[in-house]
Amino acid sequence: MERKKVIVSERIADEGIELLKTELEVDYRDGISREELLEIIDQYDALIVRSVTQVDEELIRRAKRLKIVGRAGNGIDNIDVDVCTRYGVIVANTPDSNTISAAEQTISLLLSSIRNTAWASEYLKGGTWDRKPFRGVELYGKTVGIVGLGRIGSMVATRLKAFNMRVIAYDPYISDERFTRFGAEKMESLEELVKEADFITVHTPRNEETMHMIDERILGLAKEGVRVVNCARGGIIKEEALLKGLESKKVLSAGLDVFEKEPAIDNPLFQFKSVVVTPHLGADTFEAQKRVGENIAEQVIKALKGEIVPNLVNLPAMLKDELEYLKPYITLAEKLGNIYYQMEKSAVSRVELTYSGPISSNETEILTVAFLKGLLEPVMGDKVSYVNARLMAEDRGIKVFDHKEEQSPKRYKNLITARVFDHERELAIEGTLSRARFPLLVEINGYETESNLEGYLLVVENEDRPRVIGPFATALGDEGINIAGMKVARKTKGEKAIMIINVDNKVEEPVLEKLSQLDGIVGKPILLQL
Ligand SMILES: NC(=O)c1ccc[n+]([C@@H]2O[C@H](COP(=O)([O-])OP(=O)(O)OC[C@H]3O[C@@H](n4cnc5c(N)ncnc54)[C@H](O)[C@@H]3O)[C@@H](O)[C@H]2O)c1
Ligand SMILES: O=C(O)[C@H](O)COP(=O)(O)O
Repeated sequence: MERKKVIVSERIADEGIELLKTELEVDYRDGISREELLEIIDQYDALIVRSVTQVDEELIRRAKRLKIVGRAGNGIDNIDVDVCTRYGVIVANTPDSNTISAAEQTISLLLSSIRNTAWASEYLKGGTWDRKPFRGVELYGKTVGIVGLGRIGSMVATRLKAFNMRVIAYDPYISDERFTRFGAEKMESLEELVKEADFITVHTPRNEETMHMIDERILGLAKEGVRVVNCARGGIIKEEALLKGLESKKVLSAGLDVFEKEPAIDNPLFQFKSVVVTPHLGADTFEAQKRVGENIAEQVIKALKGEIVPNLVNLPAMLKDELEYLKPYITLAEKLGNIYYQMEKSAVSRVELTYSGPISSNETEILTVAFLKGLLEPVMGDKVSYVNARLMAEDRGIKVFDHKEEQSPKRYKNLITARVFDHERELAIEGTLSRARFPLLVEINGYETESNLEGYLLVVENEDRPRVIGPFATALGDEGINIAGMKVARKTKGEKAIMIINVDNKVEEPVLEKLSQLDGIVGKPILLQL
């Protein structure tokens, strides 16, 4: 079989490239121009980028085969995630792989800027031994204000506690417990934080809300001689405001790894000796890049095999353990979804999903999108993916409702119940996992069963009387079709009944037609492929 193709448009660790090569054809084009990438992107199933490649609508529109954009790193502000979602392209990143390096770089920038390390080094290498201009300040006993107490902000907090600093933080989106856990005093506003902080370090994502959040007004409220660090994203501290602050000596030093415009060359902030700059090196350690490269390679390989990957940006975030637990239920939901259009040929107007039992305490949105993906696949093929299944359902006018129940209403511990409506009728199906954790159909339109949702499944309606089931099974055998499993069910004795038969091979149309003529068989048997 032809191998799937990935293009890597920026430098990632060799370990990542080697891992990719075990399963994929890899085109490693570090620094490829935008024009060339636009030209050839339609040949690839996956694209791996860092923070430079702009993944926008123009690129995605041309990327006809693209299934996944892998961000070898954390920030995704160079990727238009909404566009990717609309086109069904998965976006995955590696948010935990470079956080330690970014936190350490923050501390490094803080220390080197307040101790004039870079400036003194330059001076001494220039041939002058002089100690007077470089007197710095200590961290000990001072107050650091952390804006954004997420992954990196919290690591910075715990590390600075070891310097005997008072740590205060502003992050309106996290619980009080998180402040306590990381030994940070909670500030109710950014204004409150800057008034108290001797040093300010920012660790938020860059978005509309945070761009220029530290501007002239906020710096105006800060202590005289405040010192700042930005190892998150350029522009969170407005560069123009910082420039003015440095000129007026309101701000005494800055450590900057990121800039409003990158690559940053001739940035006016470079003129200040008290400003230490690095060219976006926060994630650039051997350890972080190895982790990032291997992690993104693993995710891309998985995604191209149709598996769910842990750090999907355009799906709800899940913990690794939660994802592992939910995986077989994701398969179950997808297979249940897959049944409708194989049985009915009329458009769906509404889907109602119920998750009961302990699964309901998890992030069940992934189960809903898996069901919708399975539902739409027979009609939309591989245009539908986990990331756009909800959008596609909406586009087709399907109303989706899902809800959770703590207790399963049946003897099965966990249950997924689906009701799919067209304008007149409904298909009701229910599934769970077998002991071996394989998908099991346990009810269909009120008929109870226990049938493996795997391979070929024949659904046959019949009259509930003797000499119907036996001849049907014999007829299947006469056609060379082996029965792997069979369940019969009825609601009321003597009325209509149902056979659900797992068969080892495909039953062709003429055979289905022939089977429908057998005595006691109602309508044409339906073959499901799952
Ligand atoms: N310099 C580098 O090389 C480098 C490396 C890794 C990450 N980063 C950047 O570091 C930043 C932080 O990354 P992370 O992994 O810690 O992210 P994260 O998502 O774990 O944490 C961000 C925190 O910011 C908070 N936040 C969001 N908006 C806020 C606001 N308006 N005010 C205050 N807090 C707000 C969130 O609640 C969250 O707790 C990101 O911008 C990321 O791109 C840079
Ligand atoms: O967001 C990130 O992961 C960092 O900013 C690193 O970006 P990079 O991969 O371009 O070094």
